[in-house]
Amino acid sequence: MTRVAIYDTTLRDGSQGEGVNFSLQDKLLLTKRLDDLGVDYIEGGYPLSNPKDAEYFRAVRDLPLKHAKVVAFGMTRRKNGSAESDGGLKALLEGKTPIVTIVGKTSAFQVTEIIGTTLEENVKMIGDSVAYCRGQGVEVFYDAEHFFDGYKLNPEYALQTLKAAEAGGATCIILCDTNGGTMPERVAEVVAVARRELKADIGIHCHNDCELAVANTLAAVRAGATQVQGTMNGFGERCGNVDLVSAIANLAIKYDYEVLKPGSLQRLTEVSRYAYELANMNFRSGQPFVGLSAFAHKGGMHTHAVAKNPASYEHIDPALVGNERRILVSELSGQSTILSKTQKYQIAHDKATMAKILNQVQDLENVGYEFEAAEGSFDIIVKKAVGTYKPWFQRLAYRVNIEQPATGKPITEATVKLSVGGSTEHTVSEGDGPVNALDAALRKALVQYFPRLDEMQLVDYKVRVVNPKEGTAARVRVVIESRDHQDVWGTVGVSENIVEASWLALSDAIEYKLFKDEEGTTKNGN
Ligand SMILES: CC(=O)SCCNC(=O)CCNC(=O)[C@H](O)C(C)(C)COP(=O)(O)OP(=O)(O)OC[C@H]1O[C@@H](n2cnc3c(N)ncnc32)[C@H](O)[C@@H]1OP(=O)(O)O
Ligand SMILES: CC(=O)C(=O)O
Repeated sequence: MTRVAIYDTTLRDGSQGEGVNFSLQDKLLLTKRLDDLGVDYIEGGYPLSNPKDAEYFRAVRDLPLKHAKVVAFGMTRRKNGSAESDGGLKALLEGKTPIVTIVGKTSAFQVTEIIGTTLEENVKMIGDSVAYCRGQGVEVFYDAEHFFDGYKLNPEYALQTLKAAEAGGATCIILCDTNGGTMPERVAEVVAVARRELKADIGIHCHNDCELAVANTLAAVRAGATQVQGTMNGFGERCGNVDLVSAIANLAIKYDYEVLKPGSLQRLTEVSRYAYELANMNFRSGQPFVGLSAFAHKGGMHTHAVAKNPASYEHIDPALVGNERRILVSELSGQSTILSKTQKYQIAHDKATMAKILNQVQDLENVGYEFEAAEGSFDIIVKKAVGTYKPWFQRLAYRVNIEQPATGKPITEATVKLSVGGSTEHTVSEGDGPVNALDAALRKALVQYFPRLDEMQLVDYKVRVVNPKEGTAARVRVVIESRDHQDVWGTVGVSENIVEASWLALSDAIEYKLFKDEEGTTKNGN
């Protein structure tokens, strides 16, 4: 089995993605988690770029890593200078990492038009910089920026730059599809040329501008690359880098390469979600392998088949990558959907019970409910249908006031009156808007009884008119997505009044969390 080394650049190239901003603490936490996963190299940042990245390289030395090598990233020396006196190379070496990655120009166009120097000087910049760092006792990887575009424009020159890096002592030369515009067969062809021309290891670094980064990465490995650079979930500039999660899963499962360490694949879903959490981004539901919908079945005919044999509509067993099968409930469901969906419950799975639940689902969907993205509310319906539901709290009343002063922002205040375990709780909270204020008042009343509600946060709120012909009297459907450390779950509420619809979805979200914790289950019953 051939080994492919995994080089994670989430903390450097990933953080160049719009909306991604890791704190120092986030960077250290992700480093630890990637090391646990068995990633071989972790590119921690660009020490010259900012004090946080420089500080990271100091702090990461105290992190007890088991396997991964931390790598600092920087560019070749500036034009017309010397490597010895170059501030960028100095900062790079001050990171005191066992390996540095140096990026250099490969494309003649980039050399003359962008950095404004001669082709000869650029070759010297590459050779000098690599040799200087090697001379300081560190291993050097060389990122050949714009390699595929440069090779198209002037293949001799592109190869000359790679050879300069090799002559300088680079142990791995990484071919970069920096603009993400190259097609897979071309990647394979050009990687094969580089493989023939060089002795050093070859790596691949793809961007996703044509949605081909995974295909290009796999093509490069098939053509001889033995290092794959990428980011968790494909975070990165423009359309992102190659998603390492998909690249790793395909390499290991579809092509049988040795990647990471034994047992790591099953942790891909967890690490992918952890990275989203640190980046403060929502999960991508349709993300292959690890997304919430990656193994979600909705059509009645599909769920019927999956119940008999999951291979009928799944390309792999979701457990291989730590994901779970989900059966979605909707008006397209038949009894087999309800049967599969309720397998985790200790209830009678006879036709009468299944029909009772299905009828409830269909009746509620008729008035505007949707359970496809609201598994939390579905859970509560099942409990109500089979008689195991017990309310955690009862609503006595709520009120929401919005006051718009003559100037400035509107002030929103919610008051909630609940009965909890025989006591009455009466709380008031302000919020950015009615739902936020209501959520805050509800939690304020409940958290003293159920402290684990502190772990839960509302991550998405969607509202949709369900009978638009009625104008402002139309019913609205509110779907709320909540999450805690382990799970993401949806709940739904429908009413003519948007605040009431929000209340229904919010209170289901809280009840679902309390039931889930009491039963010690995750959303899918594990
Ligand atoms: C493909 C990639 O992802 S490469 C990494 C890209 N990532 C980043 O740029 C994020 C971090 N970057 C930074 O913090 C800053 O750009 C720094 C610290 C590196 C440089 O900052 P500044 O000195 O202010 O330069 P600025 O960013 O405006 O311009 C880049 C400079 O680097 C030069 N340069 C670009 N690539 C190279 C290279 N491979 N080798 C040498 N010099 C280079 C440019 O010619 C330009 O210098 P000039 O103004 O003398 O022509
Ligand atoms: C090095 C790098 O990040 C690129 O060429 O895309």
